[in-house]
Order: sequence, then structure tokens, then C-alpha cells
Amino acid sequence: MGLIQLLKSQFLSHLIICYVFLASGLIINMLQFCTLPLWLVSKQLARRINIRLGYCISSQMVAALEWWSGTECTLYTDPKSYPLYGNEKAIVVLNHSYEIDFLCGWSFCERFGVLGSSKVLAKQELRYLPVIGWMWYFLEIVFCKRKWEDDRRTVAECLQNLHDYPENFWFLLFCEGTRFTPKKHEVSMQVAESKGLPKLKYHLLPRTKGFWVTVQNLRGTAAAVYDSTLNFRNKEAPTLLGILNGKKYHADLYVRRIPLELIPEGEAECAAWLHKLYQEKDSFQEHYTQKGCFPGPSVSHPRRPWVLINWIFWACMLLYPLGLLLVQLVNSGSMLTILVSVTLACAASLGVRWMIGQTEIDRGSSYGNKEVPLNNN
Ligand SMILES: CC/C=C\C/C=C\C/C=C\C/C=C\C/C=C\C/C=C\CCC(=O)SCCNC(=O)CCNC(=O)[C@H](O)C(C)(C)COP(=O)(O)OP(=O)(O)OC[C@H]1O[C@@H](n2cnc3c(N)ncnc32)[C@H](O)[C@@H]1OP(=O)(O)O
Ligand SMILES: CCCCCCCCCCCCCCCCCC(=O)OC[C@@H](O)COP(=O)(O)O
Repeated sequence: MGLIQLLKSQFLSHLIICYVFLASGLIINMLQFCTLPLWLVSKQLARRINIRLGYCISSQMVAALEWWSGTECTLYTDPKSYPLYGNEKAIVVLNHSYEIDFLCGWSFCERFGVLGSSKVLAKQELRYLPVIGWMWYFLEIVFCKRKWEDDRRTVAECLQNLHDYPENFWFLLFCEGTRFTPKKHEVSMQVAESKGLPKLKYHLLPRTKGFWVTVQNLRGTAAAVYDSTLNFRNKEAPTLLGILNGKKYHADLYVRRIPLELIPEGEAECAAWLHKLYQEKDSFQEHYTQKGCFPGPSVSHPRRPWVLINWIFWACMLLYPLGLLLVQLVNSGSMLTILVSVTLACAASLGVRWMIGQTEIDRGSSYGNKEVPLNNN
């Protein structure tokens, strides 16, 4: 193991990264909170400020992926579509099998200049996650309870609010609705069978309602759907803890740009279109499994230094006062103060570990796990 790799695997390094993330994140959350009165005066200015504040948080995770772990993300796409990425509003449809799929998505957002404004249809539980969930509140992220009766109105309303959004954004949809597990796959294939749909090997059966409501409500706002299929070389199973340990992964993303006009308007037709899309995605994954790459040309889109510069800025701002505090603490000689400080640091570490746990598939929800009574043939 080289010296750098040894450094990356040290608990102290992880502690520093997590401290900078947590402390800067809470400061930024507070700044976001301070923009609340501005929404009443100038909504567009408040949005633009929040995009930049949000960037300061999410780019730290991208920095960990791109610069700390050195993970490489390769894009396979049609060179004719390539110039449009980042220059229009779009809906992204992505498979949901990996613990860091959202982070790879963020990495592409960063490279195409839409990281601060990127959006997602996220499960309600994530709204309460410190730093990230609180940041999302100010970025107008759309949350769902994964209960259509409750979601149909709220999701449509939140999407309507994005009509006058001042900057380009990508709206991410994991149509499978939950991460892939063998059990969830088995259950969803029973549903596929009952609906007379072909079985999928690499995906769960997509939930079509969220896609339909998104396409309908973003017509006239988004220009296209980016059908995106992610895989990792050599059957890598990447994790956020692996990233923190400096482990390098190799992600490949296959993107097809589909103009929004080509997507049917009716609910049933739109659902059928999405099922066909997932059958195609399944065939791309089969191609990847057989050949080790996606069909079509790959383009090189290098990482940018901004995420690293942002991290260095926050590290300088926050590590210096922490150093001073530690020196004062030791000099004080008070056992009680030292004990209280150590307890606080342990609590913060456990908090971050819990946050990381939110990305782990083994700790995932039971949504999609249970056999459902099926009355449609
Ligand atoms: C150039 C580069 C391009 C791209 C770069 C890539 C990406 C970057 C882009 C942006 C990045 C932005 C942000 C990323 C950051 C962080 C993201 C992090 C995480 C958030 C992710 C989540 O939280 S995912 C979970 C939440 N989201 C969703 O669930 C979305 C999908 N779901 C839906 O759309 C649902 O329809 C719903 C949520 C709106 C409603 O849920 P409900 O459960 O009520 O679903 P349905 O009504 O659809 O389900 C009932 C129907 O489904 C059938 N059924 C029953 N059981 C199953 C089963 N197991 N599987 C499938 N189907 C099932 C049932 O029979 C019903 O059938 P109908 O005939 O009645 O439809
Ligand atoms: C600087 C870099 C490292 C900093 C250290 C750590 C900080 C911890 C940050 C945690 C970030 C959490 C981001 C939340 C995104 C979770 C995405 C996700 O994958 O959600 C799962 C849902 O889609 C489906 O849920 P399931 O039904 O599968 O259950």
C-alpha cells in the first residue's frame, strides 16, 4: 500500500472530511434559511443564491468521488446529442442498483454545470436528513410518499412550480422506485407476469405513474428525456464508505437523448412507452455484461477543479478554528470539558455514520418487498 493510499484509509482523514462536510453543511443550511425573506421579494434571486449554496454542499461529495477516490466516470452517448447536455432542462431516467448511483449522477451534473440546480423525485424520508435533506428543501426538490393517492396532487404541484425556474436543471427519476435487491426483483417480476409484460433481468419493473406525471407537468419546460443506464466495470459494488476509504471505481453511463415530443401524452400509452424503454435498458445491460462496454461511442468529459477548490476553501475556513479550539481544550486541563467535547465528537461521528447508512442497500426500505394482491390480469 502506497503512502497516499495509507493516508486515505486512516480514520483521522475520514474524520476531517466528515467534519468539514457536516460543519460547512450546517452553516450553509443556515445561510439558506436566511434567504427565506428574499423569496417574498425576488423569488428568482433567492433561487439563484440557493443553487450556489447547494453547490457548496453537493460538490463536496463529488470532490470525494472524483478527487479523493479518483473514481472515473465514462459517458457513452451520441456525439450529436452531447452539445445539448447542460444547455437545456431535461428529465433523467436512471436505473437504481448501486449505492452511489446518485453520486455518479451528481458527478455528471457537475461536469455539465447543472449540479446546484439538479433535482430528483425523492422519497419523503430523505427530506429530514440533516444537511442534504435540509438543502433540498431550498432547492425545490420534489418529495413523494410512494403512495399514489397521496402523491398525485403534491408531485404535480411541485413540478408546476418549476415552470419558471431560472437555470437549466436535470430532474432525476428512479422509475424502479427503490434499489434493486433479488427479493424486490422477484416480487416485481410476479407483477410483470400478472400484467403480461416481458420479464426484466437487470431492472425492477418500473413504476409508471411518477414518470407520466413528470412528463405531463414538465412539457414546455423540459426539452428531452435522458435515458441513462449505469454500470460498473469488473462487477464492482461501490459504496460511500469505499469512496471515503479512497477506493477507486470505474463507472460507465450510457445516455440516449429522447425529445419530449416523442413521448405519448395519454397515461396508458406513456406507461407502455416506459415499459418498452426498460426492456431496451435491460438489453443494454445484457450487452454490457457480455462485452464489458455499452453500445456506441464514448466521450471524454474531464472532471473540473471547482469541486476541489470549494472543498479546500471550506477546509481552510473550518480546520483552523478547530485547531485553536483543540489547543485551548488541552490547555484548559479541565477533565469535564474534555469529556464533554469527546462525547460531542463521538455523537457527530455516529450521526455521519447514520447518514452514510441511508445510502446502503442492506439498510434499505421494505418498499417493493411484499407480494401485492393483484387483481389486474
Ligand atoms: C448526460 C448525463 C445524463 C445523466 C446523468 C444522470 C443523473 C443525474 C441527474 C440528476 C441528479 C439529481 C439528483 C441526485 C441526487 C440524489 C438522489 C437521491 C435519491 C433519491 C431517490 C429516491 O428517493 S427513489 C424513491 C422515490 N422515487 C420514486 O419512487 C420514483 C418512482 N416511483 C413512482 O414514480 C411512483 O409511481 C410514485 C412514487 C409516484 C407512486 O408510488 P406507488 O407505489 O403508489 O406507485 P404506483 O402507483 O406507480 O404503483 C402501483 C402500480 O405498480 C404496480 N406494482 C405493484 N407492486 C409493484 C412492484 N413491486 N413493482 C412494480 N410495480 C408494482 C401495481 O400493480 C400498480 O400498477 P398500475 O397498473 O395501477 O400502475
Ligand atoms: C464529503 C464526502 C463524504 C461526506 C461524508 C458523509 C456524509 C453522508 C452523506 C449522506 C448523503 C445521503 C444522500 C442521500 C441520497 C440517498 C440516495 C438513495 O439511494 O436513496 C434511496 C432511495 O432512492 C430508495 O430507497 P430504498 O427504497 O431502496 O430504501
